[in-house]
Amino acid sequence: MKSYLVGGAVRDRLLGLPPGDRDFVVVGETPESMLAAGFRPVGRDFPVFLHPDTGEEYALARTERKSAPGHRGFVVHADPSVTLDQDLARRDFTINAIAEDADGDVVDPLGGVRDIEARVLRHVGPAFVEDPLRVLRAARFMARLAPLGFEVAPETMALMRQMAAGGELDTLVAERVWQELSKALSAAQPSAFLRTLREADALRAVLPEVDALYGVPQRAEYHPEVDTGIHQELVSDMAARLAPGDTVVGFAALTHDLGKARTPAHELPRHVGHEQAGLAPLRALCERLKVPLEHRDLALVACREHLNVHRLRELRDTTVHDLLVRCDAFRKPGRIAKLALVCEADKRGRLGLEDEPYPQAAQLRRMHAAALSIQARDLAREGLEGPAIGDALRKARVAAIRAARGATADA
Ligand SMILES: Nc1ccn([C@@H]2O[C@H](COP(=O)(O)OP(=O)(O)OP(=O)(O)O)[C@@H](O)[C@H]2O)c(=O)n1
Repeated sequence: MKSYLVGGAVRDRLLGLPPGDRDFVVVGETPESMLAAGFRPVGRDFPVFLHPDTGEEYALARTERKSAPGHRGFVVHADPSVTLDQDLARRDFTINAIAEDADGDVVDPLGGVRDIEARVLRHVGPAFVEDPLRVLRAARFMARLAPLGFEVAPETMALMRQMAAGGELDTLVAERVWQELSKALSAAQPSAFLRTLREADALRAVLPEVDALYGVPQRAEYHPEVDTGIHQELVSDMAARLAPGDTVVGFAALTHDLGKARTPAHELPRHVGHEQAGLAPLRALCERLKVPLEHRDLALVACREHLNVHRLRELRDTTVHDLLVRCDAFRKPGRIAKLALVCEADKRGRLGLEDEPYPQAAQLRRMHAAALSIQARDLAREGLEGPAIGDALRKARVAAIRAARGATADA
């Protein structure tokens, strides 16, 4: 069987990045011969099989044609006559269209190696426009590759703009948009995802709530970057730095200020009440993209509470306790550490203030740990019952928060 390693694994090896999943393309085979060789079929739409031992994906070489607009109507043609070059030519970017044979020899008919060296993300051919998801893929590859010096080729950007203008992105299903967004959030520079989509005039189609923040001014004495859209970019990149790969933190960081787009013009550049105003657009975004619950819940908490965490030192002990309860921090203990990271990213995601200390993060974790160490069952052991347990629990937790306030060591 003639098979080649293709796609991300070859690209990442050539870039010196840690390789992800390995995908193979197979030439000269049929579904029947794959099954006879012990491969297991996956999916219905594409002729893809799993290796019996390694579980890695082996796809029959194929060509694709579109018969309908949007992300539908792919006509897949995969018979044994389809060549490796034909398969590579149906792919999205030249850097993703490099193959490697079993001896490690590179097959690169489309100049992918040259583009890797020149740090260019370039589409393979005119069929690029047939799949609107590729606009989002370009943006998420940039979130990963911009720090290495990559730029989108001008002719590719022109096609992306054309696809966005044609309304093609409206046809994408929620799961695919979320998948690309979450991959961008787990990359080193999520801001490059936003910037690339904006340049293609595509951000407002997929993330209108996020797009709405560009051009909204903030007070320059607190926010030297002024533009709220730039602030959300800086916060997203800071979250990726503080919590690499954590898309729960990353999503909350991206969306914590959505309410600032709703501030009436006569109140600008102040944004009184933006924490509450942000909840409705955030809920709408989460519903539309079917954002996973853990991501949604932390984002809602961060949107509502980020100002409270910033002024933690001024809050009364009972108020901190109530904040922890509102965050469901006693049933979901991991949430507070993530909230602290989002708030730190918010404060340090400001132009020129990236290295500001943020002692509130450690203080919040310490207070939470102290309050969490007191459990209802301990009070029950002391003979308390019914509502008395609730009162005593609150009192003891407030006292623990007070004691932790003064402590210096991070819990
Ligand atoms: N809309 C798409 C999706 C995928 N591909 C091709 O299929 C390969 C595998 O796709 P995927 O696993 O989604 O991406 P990778 O490039 O492997 O990147 P990563 O693993 O980092 O997501 C890509 O490299 C590309 O050649 C494509 O041309 N067009």
